[in-house]
Amino acid sequence: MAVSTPSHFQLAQRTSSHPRVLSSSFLGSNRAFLSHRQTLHVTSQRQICIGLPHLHPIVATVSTETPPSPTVASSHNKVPGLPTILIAEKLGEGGLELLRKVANVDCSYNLTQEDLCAKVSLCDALIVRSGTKVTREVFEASKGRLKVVGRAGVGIDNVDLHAATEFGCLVVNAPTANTVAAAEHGIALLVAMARNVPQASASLKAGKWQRNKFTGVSLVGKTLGVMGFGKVGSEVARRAKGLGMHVIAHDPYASEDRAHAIGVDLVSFDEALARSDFLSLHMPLTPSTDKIFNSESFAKCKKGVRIINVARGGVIDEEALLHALDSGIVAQAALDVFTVEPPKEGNKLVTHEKVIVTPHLGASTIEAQEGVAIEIAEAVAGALQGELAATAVNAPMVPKEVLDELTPYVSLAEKLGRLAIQLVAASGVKNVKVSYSSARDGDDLDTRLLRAMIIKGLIEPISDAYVNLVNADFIAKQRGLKVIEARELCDGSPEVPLQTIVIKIANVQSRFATALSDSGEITLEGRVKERIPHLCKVGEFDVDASLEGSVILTRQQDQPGMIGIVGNILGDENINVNFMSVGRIAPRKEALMAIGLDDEPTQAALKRIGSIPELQEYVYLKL
Ligand SMILES: NC(=O)c1ccc[n+]([C@@H]2O[C@H](COP(=O)([O-])OP(=O)(O)OC[C@H]3O[C@@H](n4cnc5c(N)ncnc54)[C@H](O)[C@@H]3O)[C@@H](O)[C@H]2O)c1
Ligand SMILES: O=C(O)[C@H](O)COP(=O)(O)O
Repeated sequence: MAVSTPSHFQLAQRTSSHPRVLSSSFLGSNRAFLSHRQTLHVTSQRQICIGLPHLHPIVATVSTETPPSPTVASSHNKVPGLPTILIAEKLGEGGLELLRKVANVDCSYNLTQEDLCAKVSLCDALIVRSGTKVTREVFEASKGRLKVVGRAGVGIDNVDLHAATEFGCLVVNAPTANTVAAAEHGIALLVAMARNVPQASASLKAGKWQRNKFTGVSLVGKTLGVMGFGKVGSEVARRAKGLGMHVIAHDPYASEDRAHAIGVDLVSFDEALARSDFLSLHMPLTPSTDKIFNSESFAKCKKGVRIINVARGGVIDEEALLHALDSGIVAQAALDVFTVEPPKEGNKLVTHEKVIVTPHLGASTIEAQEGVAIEIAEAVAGALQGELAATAVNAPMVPKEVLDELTPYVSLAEKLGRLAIQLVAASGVKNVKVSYSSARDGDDLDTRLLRAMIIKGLIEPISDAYVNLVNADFIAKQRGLKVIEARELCDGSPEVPLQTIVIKIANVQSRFATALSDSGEITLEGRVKERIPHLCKVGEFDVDASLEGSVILTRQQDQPGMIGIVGNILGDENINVNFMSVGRIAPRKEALMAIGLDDEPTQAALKRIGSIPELQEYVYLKL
């Protein structure tokens, strides 16, 4: 989708005087190009693609016009030729100062959705926190002018990412600057809840002296379960250890080494619930964590557990929490985040006597807000000038010719990564082996984009991180994930960049045993056929299934009628099937069936499929 771009895209190699012409192999020879703060001077009109290949790449025409010299832009007198940035939520002064040097800055807070849509059509960039919903309507109202949305924080669930990419808008966030603030707020809520501080303070301020009413509980020697051992969770763990607490954590994807380094044991979800006196929630809101704390999980908790949530409201089923509080399963709760923010008037959790609440303050310290403001201002200013931001969440930058050729393989790489990580049943993923078979020799095939997309597929379904070409290796390293690549020269036409991609994950349990190869590794192989990604091997079974929707894999004895039985169940539930493929060792022997779905299967459908007597196992994998 070609879009108009700001009057210039200045790309100047700051470390060398002579400009460098982008070449088709620049991906391979320009690792530095993709690092943050690096730029490259383009000496000719070239098309650079900014966009996820499988999501309407944004084509920016690079011009060689000399960009206007930056001058100070004040909010009341617009400087012609400079981009306009709308700041829709309070941003730290340090960030505002930086932006005013390169753009016209319009700070307009508490806008209605209607006012936002009216203003955004006059803006080149928009900066928000979590309180502004940047919906598809906002992008439609921008009519293609909006080039960058900056999220001054971590969570980006308030921005419609797909709409952003469709409308050619880059989205960047500030993933680290408020981590410590959030951890400190988690600890603050932990202690305030344990000692009934808010209630006691309100009572005394009301003129009462009720020393017996607010007896609390100690923290020392108690067990804290950290649910989600990422940036914030691990910082909370560190601080809780300092309070003399015994800390365990649940995070199927975190590395044991990283946890042990701070004296934390990684345990299963159920074990964390059973053993914890306090539970502190720090996992992102993803399809697999949505309402993960529900009546079933509260029933597994140690009676009288106390819960802190500074992650996302959606990870808790709020009705179930209310019942758990009233029944005494949960003794107290401390909530900074809610499913709907702000919570509706009379929200029963907000008014509950056993619950203390704050209005999403986890990141609200002077220092954190200065940090995210500067981080996001740099990313937005850089992006408006054509630089790559390491915190871009929806777009790497690659030359058009490279992208055109690799597009279907990039989509295959990400989908194989997404399928593989969903097959992991427990324990941290440390090493992932990737092999590319190609008829081209090494120099003629740049696999960096493929590697980044595999990492994207492995990490995004299980975290808040947004992986792109720039930050993929950084994020993988940060999470203790090692991706080892190998190339196999094979027969075939060098016209075709790749024959197959194989992903192997060793030393993990699989949710689908059939995906384990004879070597005991989760093994998936894919190829591209007529520019469509296909799954062609699962474990030791050959299949041929186009990866155009989500997938159900089943294992059964090869026999007539199986396809029909599963197909009928899906049909009964009005779930559209886009392919079915059966791989088998031999007729009437072991068989694996791969079923592609256009629609997400209902729990009822999955339960009915799981109850088919002939089925030995099955798994649903969301793409
Ligand atoms: N209240 C606030 O103001 C505030 C401030 C900062 C962050 N946050 C939120 O806190 C959350 C964590 O932030 P972060 O920066 O630590 O993110 P992160 O990506 O660094 O860490 C998230 C961790 O959760 C783990 N995880 C994913 N699925 C899981 C599951 N099913 N069970 C257990 N663990 C799982 C991931 O492996 C990862 O290690 C995010 O939702 C973020 O938006 C809130
Ligand atoms: O995801 C985040 O960064 C936090 O929830 C903070 O959100 P805020 O910027 O609205 O405080």
